[in-house]
Amino acid sequence: MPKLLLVVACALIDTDGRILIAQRPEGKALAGLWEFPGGKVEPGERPEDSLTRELAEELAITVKKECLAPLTFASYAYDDFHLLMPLYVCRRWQGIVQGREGQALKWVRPKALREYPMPPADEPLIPHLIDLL
Ligand SMILES: Nc1nc2c([nH]c(=O)n2[C@H]2C[C@H](O)[C@@H](COP(=O)(O)OP(=O)(O)OP(=O)(O)O)O2)c(=O)[nH]1
Repeated sequence: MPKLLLVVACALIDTDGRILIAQRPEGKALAGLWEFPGGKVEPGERPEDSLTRELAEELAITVKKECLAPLTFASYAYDDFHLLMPLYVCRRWQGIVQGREGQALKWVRPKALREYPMPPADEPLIPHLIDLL
C-alpha cells in the first residue's frame, strides 16, 4: 500500500475572477508544471495552518483562516505515493503576491487553465473552478 501524502493547495482568485498558478521550479518533482500554491502538511500541523504558512513562504501574502473556503480535493495515485490534496479557494489576502522562490506566476481565467500543463492530479479540479467562477 503506497504512502498517503497530504498536501494542501489554494486557488487564489483576484477581483477579475482569475486564478493564480505557479510553475514548479527546476530540480523539484514535476518541474515545469503549473500548480496551485501550497505544500505538504507537516506532522502536527493543521491543514489550514500549513496552507497559510506556505502562502506566506511562497507568495509573501498573509491569509486569514476564515478566508479559506474548501472547494474540492484531488486523490491521485502517483508511482511512489498516493496524493490527497484538499483545494481551498481564497479571495481575500493581505500583501502583494510575489514569487518568493523564483517561481513563475500567472493569473489565469478558469477556462484557460487547460493551456498550462499541470500535474495529472490537478486536471479533475479544473471543472470545479470553471463551475465556481
Ligand atoms: N502545491 C501543490 N502540489 C501539488 C499540486 N499537484 C500535485 O500533484 N502536487 C504534488 C507535487 C508534490 O509531489 C506535492 C507537493 O509537494 P511540494 O514538494 O511542492 O511541497 P513542499 O513545498 O512542502 O515541498 P518541499 O518543502 O519538500 O520542497 O504535491 C498542486 O497543485 N499544488
